[in-house]
Amino acid sequence: MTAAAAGPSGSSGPGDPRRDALREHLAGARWFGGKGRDFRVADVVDLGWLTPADFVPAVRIEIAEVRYAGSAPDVGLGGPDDQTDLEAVEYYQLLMAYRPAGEPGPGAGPSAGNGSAPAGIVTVDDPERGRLVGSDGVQDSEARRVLLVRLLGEYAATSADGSLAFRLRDSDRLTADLPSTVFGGQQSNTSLMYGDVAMLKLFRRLELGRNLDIEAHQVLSDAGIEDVATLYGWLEGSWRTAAGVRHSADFGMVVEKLREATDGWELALERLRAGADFTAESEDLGRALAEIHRALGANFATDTIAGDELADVMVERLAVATEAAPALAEHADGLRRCFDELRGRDLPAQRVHGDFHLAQTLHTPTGWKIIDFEGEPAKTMAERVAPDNPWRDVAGLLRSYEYAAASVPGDDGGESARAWAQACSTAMLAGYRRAAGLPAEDDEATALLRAYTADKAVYEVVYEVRNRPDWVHIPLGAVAALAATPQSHDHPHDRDQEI
Ligand SMILES: Nc1ncnc2c1ncn2[C@@H]1O[C@H](COP(=O)(O)OP(=O)(O)O)[C@@H](O)[C@H]1O
Ligand SMILES: O=P(O)(O)O[C@H]1O[C@H](CO)[C@@H](O[C@H]2O[C@H](CO)[C@@H](O)[C@H](O)[C@H]2O)[C@H](O)[C@H]1O
Repeated sequence: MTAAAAGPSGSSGPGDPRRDALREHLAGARWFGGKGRDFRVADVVDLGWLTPADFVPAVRIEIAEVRYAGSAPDVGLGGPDDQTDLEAVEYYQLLMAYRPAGEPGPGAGPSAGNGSAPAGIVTVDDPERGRLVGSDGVQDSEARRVLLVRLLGEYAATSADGSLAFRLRDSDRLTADLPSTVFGGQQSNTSLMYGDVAMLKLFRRLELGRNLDIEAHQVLSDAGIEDVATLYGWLEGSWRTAAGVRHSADFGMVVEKLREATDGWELALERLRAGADFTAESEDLGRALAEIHRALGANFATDTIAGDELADVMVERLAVATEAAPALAEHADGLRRCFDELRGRDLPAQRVHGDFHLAQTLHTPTGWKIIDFEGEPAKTMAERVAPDNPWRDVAGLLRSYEYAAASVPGDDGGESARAWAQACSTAMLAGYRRAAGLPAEDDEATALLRAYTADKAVYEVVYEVRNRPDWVHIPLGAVAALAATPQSHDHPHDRDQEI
């Protein structure tokens, strides 16, 4: 069933059938982040047809403006530093494939998505094309092919309220006849696979400004770093909202499809369960991270963070986290001592990964590939682009090894799993230090690592309380151990105290 026809731009009043139909579509979509919340589709903007007037299906990208109950009017989300209204307003990307009303859809044959015919979602009247029924273009192989062809042609589309441009960076392996499928694994966006060659990730909830993952992949690909998928291109666009505010965003990223890739977290668990060694891979992962850090440091802004300020931020985060997870309270003094070790130091800061753990890595026959350089989703864009100290990422990985050990305790009370995690951590740190040109030991790094690890474990306690309460004992165990660890007496802050 499709909704009744609306005007070509869809910008009619409340109770508009097209918006209501899109609301229903969003509410049922796996990638929609507002499930369970009271929301409406306040506007729909298209970025221009990607197909000529006589081509079926007619394909275009549309943006659904989602507003949650009680939200403030859109007064100017100007860019990455101006997203304070994001709680209230979100923009979702839709790939739409339209066919003349009354004509059969793509059917379940070779032109359909992964086997089934996409259902009609909306009906629109187009001045040139007449009455059209629109369905989810992701499920339509013709629509997916249109994206590939337009990428290869570096196409630019425009509409009354928006525009979309395809940027091609590296086309050596791309051809228009590559068959496409929709990635079936867990994810918060939608990835399209083109043969064994490329992956186009369509960002669903749009973030205003440049996408950090594209930005990082561009720099790392340019620097010849082999520990990430090569960037082939991207889709960028802009649009004007009903309130007259102009926004721009990246809509998709095209990268090399990594073949025979195994999720680093799954691989680690598999090795642990088999009692098998993972130190060689861990050492190489440390090397890969150091090389990535070097390239990010050389190509993005750098800074110096005052350790006192960072410690204050971590203490504040702990206070907020304790409201959500009161079990943290009894460890507060010990955790604050970990954070205090940052005081009196100046920390070099640069672009980092920001949300690094084993599931952000893929192991391939040609080695590690690191994905998702977007930082922690819960942070604001300003926080995610702000330079940070690289030990944050190293700490994230150390936590992952501990998580692996805690989730596969074995039958000896977890003793061998902990030894396995310790061996992996030592190997990873050795690989990291060697590739980064750091000494095998240094007190400052140890202190930073402890503070960042404690900060991450606090974050994880809240994450688990909210998402996987059965797992909360894992980060809480780490918090208790870190809070009980005797602190170093040899750092500038302590020396100041003695004087
Ligand atoms: N370049 C790639 N080639 C093949 N598979 C990939 C590639 N990048 C990511 N993947 C797979 O896609 C999954 C989801 O990717 P991710 O970037 O985490 O998606 P999302 O941000 O939408 O949640 C990853 O766990 C991995 O299995
Ligand atoms: O989904 P994201 O990649 O943004 O990360 C979130 O979910 C992760 C779990 O999927 C969570 O990671 C934590 O659990 C992992 C094991 O499942 C472990 O390897 C990580 O070290 C641990 O932090 C992550 O914290 C959260 O932001």
